[in-house]
Amino acid sequence: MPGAGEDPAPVLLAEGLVKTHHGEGAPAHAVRGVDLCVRRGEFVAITGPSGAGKSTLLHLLGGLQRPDAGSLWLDGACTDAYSEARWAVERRKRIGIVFQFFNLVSGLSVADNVELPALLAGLPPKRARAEREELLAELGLAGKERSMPGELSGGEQQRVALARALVNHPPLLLADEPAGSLDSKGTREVKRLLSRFHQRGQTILLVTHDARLASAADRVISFFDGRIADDAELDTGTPPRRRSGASAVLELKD
Ligand SMILES: Nc1ncnc2c1ncn2[C@@H]1O[C@H](COP(=O)(O)OP(=O)(O)OP(=O)(O)O)[C@@H](O)[C@H]1O
Repeated sequence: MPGAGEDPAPVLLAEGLVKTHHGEGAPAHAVRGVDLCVRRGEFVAITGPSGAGKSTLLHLLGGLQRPDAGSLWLDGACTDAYSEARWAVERRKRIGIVFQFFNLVSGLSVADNVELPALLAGLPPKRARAEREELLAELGLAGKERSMPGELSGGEQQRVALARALVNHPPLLLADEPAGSLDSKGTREVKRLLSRFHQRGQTILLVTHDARLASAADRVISFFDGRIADDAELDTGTPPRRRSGASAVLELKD
């Protein structure tokens, strides 16, 4: 544990991340060299115009895509040599992800959707059930356990997705436009829930172009043309916290 005045440990540390997509047309230079340090307990929002590369960055940070260059540390461990299988295991333990379109398994009930990652992580069925019950109750979904995702509203489906993302108590929650397909009531609800989990210590990295949602974060990064254009803490108004990747790496090696 850090002492008084010390920065908490980095949950995520990226150094020089680069990603170019090669589609049908010209290559898209989505991420052009990103250094980023997210510390335990932070709530970071990444905002920027459409096509800026926000989702690509989030995919790199969650190991859903591989960078062309650069390094990524997750919870103090370098991920550069991880295989797909190793990433799947690490992600299950360390990263919860929510997406714009929920990505629930349509053929599984609400209860099974939430319990599945816990069971895959090796939790005994009784514990998985207990975790699921607690989360669904907390998210106002008690009584919906047997429903199928298609029988729920968008807002309810996103709450199920949030429960699924948090069931293994991951150190990091990644959210990619989590209110992008919801109305303003659903957006307020997602904002309230993210704030609540953050207040309890959950580290969150949110990608959104919705300023209302971004205002829940305590640090906002403006992303433009594949690069970090600005990085500021909202409450304190302190100057950009663009910590050099190298200094944080040295901290990790301490
Ligand atoms: N799989 C892909 N194949 C080819 N090009 C891609 C792919 N994914 C993203 N791109 C391109 O990379 C660039 C960045 O896209 P990305 O989705 O990361 O941006 P974004 O900021 O998240 O945009 P939005 O807010 O619209 O979702 C865009 O030019 C996009 O067309």
